[in-house]
Amino acid sequence: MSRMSRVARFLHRYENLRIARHMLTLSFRASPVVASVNIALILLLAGAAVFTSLAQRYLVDAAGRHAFGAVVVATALGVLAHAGSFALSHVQGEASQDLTVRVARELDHEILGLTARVPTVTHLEQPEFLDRLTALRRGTQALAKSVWRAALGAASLLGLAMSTVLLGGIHPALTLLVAFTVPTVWLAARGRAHYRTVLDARTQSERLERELHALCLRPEPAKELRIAGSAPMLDRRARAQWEETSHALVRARARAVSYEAAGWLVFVGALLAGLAFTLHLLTAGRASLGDLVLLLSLGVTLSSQISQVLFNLSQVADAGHVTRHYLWLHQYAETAGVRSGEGTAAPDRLAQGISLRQLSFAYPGAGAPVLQNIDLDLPAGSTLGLVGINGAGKSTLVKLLTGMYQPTSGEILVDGRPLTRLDPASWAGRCSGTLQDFAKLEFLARESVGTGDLKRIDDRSAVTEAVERAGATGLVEGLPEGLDTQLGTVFEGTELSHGQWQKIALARGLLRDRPLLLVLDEPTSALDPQAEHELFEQFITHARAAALATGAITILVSHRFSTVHMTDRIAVIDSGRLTELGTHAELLAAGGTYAELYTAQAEAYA
Ligand SMILES: Nc1ncnc2c1ncn2[C@@H]1O[C@H](COP(=O)(O)OP(=O)(O)OP(=O)(O)O)[C@@H](O)[C@H]1O
Repeated sequence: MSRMSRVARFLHRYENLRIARHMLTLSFRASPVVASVNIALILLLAGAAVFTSLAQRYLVDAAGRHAFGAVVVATALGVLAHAGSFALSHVQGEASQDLTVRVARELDHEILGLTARVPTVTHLEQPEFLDRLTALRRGTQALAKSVWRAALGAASLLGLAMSTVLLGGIHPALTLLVAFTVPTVWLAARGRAHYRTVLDARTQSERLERELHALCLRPEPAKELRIAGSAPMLDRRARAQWEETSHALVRARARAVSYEAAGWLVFVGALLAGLAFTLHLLTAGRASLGDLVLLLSLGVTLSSQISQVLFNLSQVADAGHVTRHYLWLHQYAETAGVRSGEGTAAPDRLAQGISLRQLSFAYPGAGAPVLQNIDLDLPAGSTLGLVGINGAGKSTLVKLLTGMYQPTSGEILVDGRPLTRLDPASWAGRCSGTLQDFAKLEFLARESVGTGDLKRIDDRSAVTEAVERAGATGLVEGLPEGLDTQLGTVFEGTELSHGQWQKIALARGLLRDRPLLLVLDEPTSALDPQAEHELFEQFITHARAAALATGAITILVSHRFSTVHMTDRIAVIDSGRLTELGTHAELLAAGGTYAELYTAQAEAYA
């Protein structure tokens, strides 16, 4: 093994210890009483099994000596130890489970927090990130219980050590029996490691299967699939994925079991040899009948202790495997650019504006750039219309400006300062508006709007104002309980039409009071023409008010040219390049793409 990989393994082991300490801290934070009781029970259980074996030996020896009183005492102690360990292990199991559930919930929060801390959304579209996240969330229980499994494993090892001392008491050679537990443990660990590798390799397939089933179950895609009659095909695909995964896992499990069985064969062989040896000692008068019973009892105890060690170690190793993903996520969140709470705060108001310098962008994993060498100045307080055919790159540009992605090359300057140096949370907190693929948040209507600016979620008058700006007053008044109506059918609420949902999303996007950047990406795509026209006038009024208050810039993406011409300037994006820029009149006069598209649309409407 190279020096480097030895160092890496050492560090990883050290990290495992750090995580074990973290799990212990979380357990004590969850419940100091249950955690302390759990530790005490584990220590008690460690000695109980060996105590039972000892009581059996005294019982047989006392019977041999016809000492009735000793027989009664040994029997009572044996029964007490056995019953005690049975009851205590039950209580210990419950305590451990209770802590596991609580710590796993804490871990889930931690994982979501780490995921949200990454400033862009790039990771949410990366298969490697999603695979690791799936494996991690699948393994939070294993991680949560790892520290208790390690303690139980250590207790079983302590029990093994005590058994060794007792075996040595019969004859020193019998202590060798314990050495035969090593191949058993080693072979079982190898089998389990193989199983884990196969499980990890199937993570993407597991995600695909889940997604295919979700498509058939979520109301929106399900309707489309039903009309197209394609649900059975998706189900077949999901089933094929599942079968492939389950075959791979069954094969891996079979291999793991055969390894473990081979290990047990070695141990059983050694135990039989030990029994033959003790019989020989008995016939030679060098061992008592009690010794033979003790060996038989220790044989059973040893095999149960090995099972315990194997089970606990395999659980710890499973958790160790999950730890790799946990550390990877930590590392990812640490190194993914400036994090929330760091960097310079966004300015209170824009003085100069936003500038794009030689901005290019390619989605991670996609070869061709979506945006290329864009130079554009957006003066403070201005409005810009963004037009172009489908797939030209308009929404991508909006996402770059709001900080959801970082440019591949070139930069975005906010009042001359690179956007990458601003605190992402602070910048996000000053961007508002609505995206093309808006979310349908099935909360109370006021909450669904209020999530647009969490600090004002309980401010009814601010929410009502935003609803008015989005032209949704009539909609909200028509709801059974107005702003307090539960939206969506999933939680027994009122379902809205697609256009009504878009109005709620718009209200959410218009709630923030002092934005620096207002983006409206196809904000009225689902609305009727009359609502659309009224809304655009509202938008322009809102944009002017924001421009006065903070020098805010408004960007409006739309395929409807009749609305875009209300903006100060219009930019045409064609195959990721900025090809035209000017006022509506200038672009019409220039007779380029804009003029062509505008005329074609106007003629179509006429
Ligand atoms: N998350 C993504 N990952 C990879 N490629 C993407 C992603 N989103 C968009 N693209 C690609 O980027 C290109 C530009 O997409 P974008 O959504 O910016 O276009 P658009 O001009 O807004 O189109 P439309 O008018 O249809 O909304 C498209 O070719 C699309 O395939």
